[in-house]
Amino acid sequence: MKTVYSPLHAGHAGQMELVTAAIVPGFEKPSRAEFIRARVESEKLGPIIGLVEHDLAAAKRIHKADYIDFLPTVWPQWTAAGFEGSAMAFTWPTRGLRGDVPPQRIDALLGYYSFDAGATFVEGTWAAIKSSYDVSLTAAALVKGGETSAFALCRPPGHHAGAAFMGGYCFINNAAVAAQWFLDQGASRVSILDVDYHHGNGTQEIFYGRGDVQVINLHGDPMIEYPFFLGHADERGAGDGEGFNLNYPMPFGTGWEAWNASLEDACTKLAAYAPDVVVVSLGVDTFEKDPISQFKLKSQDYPKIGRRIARLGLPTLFVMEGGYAVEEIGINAVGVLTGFEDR
Ligand SMILES: NCCCNCCCCCS
Ligand SMILES: [Zn+2]
Repeated sequence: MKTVYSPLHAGHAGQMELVTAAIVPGFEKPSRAEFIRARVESEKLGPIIGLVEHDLAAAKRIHKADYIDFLPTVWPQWTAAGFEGSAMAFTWPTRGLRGDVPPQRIDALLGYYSFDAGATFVEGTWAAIKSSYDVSLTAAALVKGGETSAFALCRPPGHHAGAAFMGGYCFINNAAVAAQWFLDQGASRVSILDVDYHHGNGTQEIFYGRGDVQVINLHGDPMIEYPFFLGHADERGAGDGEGFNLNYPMPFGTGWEAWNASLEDACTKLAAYAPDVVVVSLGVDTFEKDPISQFKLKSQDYPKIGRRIARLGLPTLFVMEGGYAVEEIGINAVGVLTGFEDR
């Protein structure tokens, strides 16, 4: 399996994030991608290739243009305003407030275009976002070109980014961009299987009204886990999308047996949808030692996930999402990929 990777991710470093009652160094750090890349090499998964640059047209197929055009302006506006530290929102236009954009205040604009304080910028963040987007499209082209599978080693991740909002370390929804690109290249149906611990609220929001992209999420129950405000089992899609959004919320402490039962049902529903291609939002924060998550999967479980997905017998694009146990992220993420290849 080929991996697409860019060193440009490393410019997104040192950003702070707001967690419950504290501002802390971001968990979404450069070493995550480096541990994964090292494991791709040590496991001899296959060639590691660089990105092909794209314009932002494919991003604007699923994100609002004004949102995408805002992203590269954040750091220049933040510094021009004389602000220090990470560019971070602290005020959001919630219920009962106006939804129009305050053009002069970068701190207000950040709130307008985000759902939490978890997508923060430093000087190199935009270059990293753009490289992650290019990595996803470059890997998608490998699958379109006939590869059974490919691995988009994306950083920053994307599944919490919606049509016009960032959050949860996510800015451009790399998996959603790839899914739309496959459709624009002639696919009729695409399934996105999101195995990250956190519900891919952004991906769901983007495709909720559509029947040409099936969105399946296995995740921590939003009644008790971030991102809280989307991801319940009764969210099944709307309009043309009715029945094409499937959520499998699970409780704290979920281990392999229960998690795999959800995966099995999800794969049955995916096979019934009969997509032309599968995009896997590959988060491995389901791991028992993940610092911000509450599932109990073990490293030996990840190859089983890959093997099950391979049994679908469909072209598959793996897009890296979350996973914050940095020492083991490579073992677990690449474990899915070697399992997919049944090695
Ligand atoms: N205390 C939980 C804070 C969650 N902060 C954002 C997590 C984003 C995960 C992306 S996969
Ligand atoms: Zn996650």
